[in-house]
Amino acid sequence: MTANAPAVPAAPAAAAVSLSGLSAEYRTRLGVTRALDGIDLDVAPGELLAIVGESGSGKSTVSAAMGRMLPRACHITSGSVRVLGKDLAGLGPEAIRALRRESLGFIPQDPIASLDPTMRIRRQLELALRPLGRPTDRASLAELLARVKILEPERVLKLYPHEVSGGMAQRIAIALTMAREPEILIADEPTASLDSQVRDEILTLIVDLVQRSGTSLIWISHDLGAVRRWCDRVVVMHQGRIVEEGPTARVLDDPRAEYTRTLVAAMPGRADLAAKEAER
Ligand SMILES: Nc1ncnc2c1ncn2[C@@H]1O[C@H](COP(=O)(O)OP(=O)(O)OP(=O)(O)O)[C@@H](O)[C@H]1O
Ligand code: NI
Repeated sequence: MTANAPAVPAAPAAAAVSLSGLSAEYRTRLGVTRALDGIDLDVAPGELLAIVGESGSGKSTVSAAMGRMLPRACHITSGSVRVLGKDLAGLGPEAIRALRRESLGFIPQDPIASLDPTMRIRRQLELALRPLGRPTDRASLAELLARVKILEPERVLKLYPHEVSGGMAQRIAIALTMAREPEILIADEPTASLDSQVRDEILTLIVDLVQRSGTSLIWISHDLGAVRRWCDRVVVMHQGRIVEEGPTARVLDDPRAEYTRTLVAAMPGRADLAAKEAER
């Protein structure tokens, strides 16, 4: 401590999500797979955080643990998960459901599958908004769709999920999620099922919405170019561990871990190419 440091340091802002020493494994008939191995991670309120790493490194497991949405086969073996200061291990099923409903948003990988195929979009929006005490008249629903940049909201309200494109379905799923005003949004490869042209529009939309509402975004991505463009901080995972984390530009331009170097060199949407593009 230096001489002029304050006697009582300012308390750090409470983390939106805080993982401490989190380890988890999958137990199946085929054996035991260690998926997370001592993960320490704090996500600040309003932060845009990317989690990157090769397939099987544990990214989805980490993000699912944040909402205790782990598959049945997955067991937390040690460590803790805190969401908005609450230790999930101390919450019963009803309290977990309430926390998910009130504070956490998930953006699906496959948006069309996340909608009910038997119901028109309008009906699904009504059913989602009514318990929140939100207006569900046609004009309000159209306005909700307009906010996610759907151009003909009145027309779209009348459609069934199979009649909308993947990009449109993702906009609808985002509208449904953001209508609950979550403090924390978790997006596990939200554009994996979409065409590259639509991908950019959807990511721009997500970032715009979270920035406006001060929501923390935890975004799992394989696209380092997109990560560079939008995220404050990157976490690099490898074999269930965080091998490197830091401000996006620092990690991608000056990677310290050998593994990050390999990743930056090999991944599609190479960060160095994206940087050149940004200069043009
Ligand atoms: N349902 C499951 N049953 C058994 N093992 C699983 C299951 N889901 C994941 N695993 C294993 O846990 C480890 C971490 O998987 P996880 O899905 O978290 O990785 P990921 O980084 O999200 O990969 P990807 O980029 O392919 O989505 C891997 O070894 C994986 O094989
Ligand atoms: Ni995954």
